[in-house]
Amino acid sequence: MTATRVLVLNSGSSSLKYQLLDMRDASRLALGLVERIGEQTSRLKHTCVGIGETREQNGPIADHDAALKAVAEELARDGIGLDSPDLLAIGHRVVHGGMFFTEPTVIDDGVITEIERLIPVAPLHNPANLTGIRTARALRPDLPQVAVFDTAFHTTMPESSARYAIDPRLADRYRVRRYGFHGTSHAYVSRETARLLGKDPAEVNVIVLHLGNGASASAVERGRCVDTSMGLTPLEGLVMGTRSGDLDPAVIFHLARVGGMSMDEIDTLLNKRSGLFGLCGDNDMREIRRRIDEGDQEAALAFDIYIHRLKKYIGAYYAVLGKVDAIVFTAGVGENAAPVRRAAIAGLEGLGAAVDPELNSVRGDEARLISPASARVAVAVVPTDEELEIATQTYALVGKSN
Ligand SMILES: Nc1ncnc2c1ncn2[C@@H]1O[C@H](COP(=O)(O)OP(=O)(O)O)[C@@H](O)[C@H]1O
Ligand SMILES: CC(=O)OP(=O)(O)O
Ligand SMILES: [Mg+2]
Repeated sequence: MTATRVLVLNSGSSSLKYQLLDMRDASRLALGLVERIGEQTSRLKHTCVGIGETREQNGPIADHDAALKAVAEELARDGIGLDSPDLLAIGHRVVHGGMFFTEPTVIDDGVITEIERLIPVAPLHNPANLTGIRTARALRPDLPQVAVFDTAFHTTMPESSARYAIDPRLADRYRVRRYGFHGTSHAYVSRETARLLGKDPAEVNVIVLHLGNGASASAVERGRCVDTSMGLTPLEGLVMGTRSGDLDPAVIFHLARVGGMSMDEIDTLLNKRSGLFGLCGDNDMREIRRRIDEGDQEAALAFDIYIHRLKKYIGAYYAVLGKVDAIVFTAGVGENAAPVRRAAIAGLEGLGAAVDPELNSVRGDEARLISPASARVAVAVVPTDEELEIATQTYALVGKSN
């Protein structure tokens, strides 16, 4: 019998999302999420689709190694464990692939060394991705493990958007350039948006707004990324859950020279204690909306700053693309927070985009238009599925030879 199952691991800084898929029809056999890894209040939520059962485990899960072992136990309980002969490969989300990795790649020791080398430019993500890879390899050393890189989709960016305005020799020596992240999501969502519009991806220009805990925007021209808001690291660009996004680089010199802060302290401040959290003490958009509804001014200002930045990127990408067919919202905030979508598009009627309040208030898992039929530029909600995209790319790479 030919093995056709792919297990996908999407390790975030403090979470592990996973799906087990049968690639004959891309159906999900199981899926789940381990949250708050490293805290006392970790939670594992596992669903076995076949049995139609969801189980939850609460209690401390120390690290990504323990998280993956707990997931492996849950899968084994459902009779679809990692020891199954039906398992063909394990696909891993790897956030930073640098200049070197532009395609999905079968992982060997050399690939691991390269992902390790990139830790300084993805300190919140690559270490977690590596732990997932190492644990999965230890559990099934015989299986192909495939890395799918967040940076890969953005390698089509022209030099005019990928380069910073610094000495190119210095930039090349230290590999300083704009790489961009969430590429697997931007690729999947821009393609699904074309499908929603009934067009070929090569016919449409799309602005994708991936708004999760980390957030990024991209300008996709005829299926190819031409600009994105994240840069050398996932810190640049939009206001995020805990990251500041864009700021004048001189803020860093000022905090060091005048504020007496060390580089590590500033790094932690900008990556982990800024963004929505830094502005109002909450990084979850649900909580921020609840506080705004109660009249909280601090939360309202945080929301306004978040929206203002988002609008600036939408405007910038209109100019970059020249012609825009669709603006699309995705990821946790983009898919669920109607007030964010309404506020980000408000006032863009002159640019052809508008949101229909009734369509915007519809909740659901389906890709859908939220603009009135008369709008020149479609506005859409398209749920992302990084795991499906990683499974598809993994299967395309190793399924052929099986
Ligand atoms: N119903 C909702 N309304 C508003 N925001 C939501 C809702 N559900 C989730 N979110 C937001 O989505 C974020 C998580 O998004 P997600 O794409 O899963 O992020 P990540 O992959 O970075 O963990 C949460 O922090 C929260 O702000
Ligand atoms: C690259 C990045 O920011 O990823 P995430 O949103 O999963 O933190
Ligand atoms: Mg994410």
